[in-house]
Amino acid sequence: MTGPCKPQTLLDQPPLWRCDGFLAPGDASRLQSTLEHALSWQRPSLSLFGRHHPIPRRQVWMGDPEARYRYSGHDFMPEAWHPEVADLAERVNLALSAQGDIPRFNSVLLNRYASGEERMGWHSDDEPELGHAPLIAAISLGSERPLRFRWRDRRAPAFNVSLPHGSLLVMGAGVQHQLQHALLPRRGHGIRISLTFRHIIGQH
Ligand SMILES: O=C(O)CCC(=O)C(=O)O
Ligand SMILES: [Fe+2]
Repeated sequence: MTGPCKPQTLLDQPPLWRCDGFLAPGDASRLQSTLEHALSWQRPSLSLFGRHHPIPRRQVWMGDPEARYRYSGHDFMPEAWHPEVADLAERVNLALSAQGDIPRFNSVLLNRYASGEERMGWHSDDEPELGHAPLIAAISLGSERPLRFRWRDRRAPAFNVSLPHGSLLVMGAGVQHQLQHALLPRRGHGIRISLTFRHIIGQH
């Protein structure tokens, strides 16, 4: 089901690379439609300065039971693994192991953007629960949109990474520390789903 992974280096240091065709187009489309229909996509609100703003996309948080995290005083529990997502996590693990990384993904944030207006603002995935130098792997399904990166110290210009249907993007150690990323609004795009695999350090 998984094609040969020919990694394309986007940055050497910190390591940022992409594998086009990680999922064959037909498999990627089938997975997209399964996820569309099988998951209960949520649009939670975040509070900012005492006001609640619904996030400009939908999401599902999935993983092992111990992969919970605290956010604004709440404990977020992951949903149980959907079998096809668990299977995909296993294949992503294998692909990364072949590249010399030792991932221990125990959770995934699934994002669903209904159109080009839905988006994710500038951020780094650097919550303490993700550890010191997180390794994050993202599968993209559906409409091809660029993920924009910028250096925190502005040492070099910002750049786009296109994320084709079925591709795998890997953000290695140091990417969250040195760069931020965003999925900016873009006209004329259809539905896109991303799955960002992470390792959450359990809270006891
Ligand atoms: O949808 C994307 O590709 C970006 C997702 C992302 O940055 C995240 O889940 O933290
Ligand atoms: Fe992110």
